[in-house]
Amino acid sequence: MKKIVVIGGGTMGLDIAQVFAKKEFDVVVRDINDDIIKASEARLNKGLDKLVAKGKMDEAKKADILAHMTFTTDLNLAADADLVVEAAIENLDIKKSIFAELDKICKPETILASNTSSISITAIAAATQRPDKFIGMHFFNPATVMKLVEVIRGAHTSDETYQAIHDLSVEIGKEPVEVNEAPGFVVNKILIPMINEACDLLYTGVASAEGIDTAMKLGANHPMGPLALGDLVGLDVCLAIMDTLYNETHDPKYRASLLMRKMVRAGKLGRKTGVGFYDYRK
Ligand SMILES: NC(=O)c1ccc[n+]([C@@H]2O[C@H](COP(=O)([O-])OP(=O)(O)OC[C@H]3O[C@@H](n4cnc5c(N)ncnc54)[C@H](O)[C@@H]3O)[C@@H](O)[C@H]2O)c1
Repeated sequence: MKKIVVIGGGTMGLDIAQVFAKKEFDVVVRDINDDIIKASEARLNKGLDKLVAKGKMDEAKKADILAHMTFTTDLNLAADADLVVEAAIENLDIKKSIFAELDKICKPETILASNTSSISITAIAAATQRPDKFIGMHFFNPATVMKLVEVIRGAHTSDETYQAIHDLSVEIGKEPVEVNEAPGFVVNKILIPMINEACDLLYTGVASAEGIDTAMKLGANHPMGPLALGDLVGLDVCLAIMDTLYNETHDPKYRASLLMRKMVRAGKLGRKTGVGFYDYRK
């Protein structure tokens, strides 16, 4: 594999792109309009400058990463890609329309992967004529740091496709775990309902946000409290995952917290909007 296209230059897409560029793959980041793509490129520059200032990266490596990355709004740059990793918003219809287009644009051997947090790989793959070359490649936030990649087989994913993404994950320094398709896969089936419970504790006044997070850090030895983690993941992403868990199972234990839904409606999505359970604007 040489050329990788990442769809979406948001929280996950930009970091995933950076992981590949660091390993000298040619990476294209594609988002929907000029303002978003420019903001994404600016965030990359700022992030790399910070690493250089802290002595964690030298100027030569920064220049090398930038030289391996292209920012665009043009999906046609995916025509000769070996792999496309989609990290657009967590919505089945949007993901299906992106992949239906990619299926027409990309060469027949291109592997199509989604970084979805919870949506059925088989359902997204159905938008393409190549479900055997379709797979889940699920990175964790921040993708530049977190070691895990869940490699998710859809109903039609071939062994060759699975092996290629497994091997690629190892090549970029990650630890792949093989997962069979199920709502939320492994990590989010456990993690997001925990964040949802924390929202309910806050909503019902059992403890303050700081109290809930401190309790879980000191009482369960978690490095970060569940509400701070919700802010990091993005509450819109958490809500979309809860809704997928509920809609796929109809089990009431997956009902999204009313507070989580209210915060998403209010645009309080966490770090990416500056406000969530905590205020990041200062
Ligand atoms: N945030 C997390 O912690 C996390 C972790 C793992 C996986 N994910 C998954 O990764 C995906 C992206 O999540 P995120 O947190 O980066 O969201 P985000 O909102 O930060 O970024 C999404 C980006 O996709 C862009 N986009 C929307 N439609 C597009 C299209 N048609 N073509 C190209 N770009 C498009 C948006 O403009 C935005 O820049 C979701 O499926 C999410 O569930 C998120």
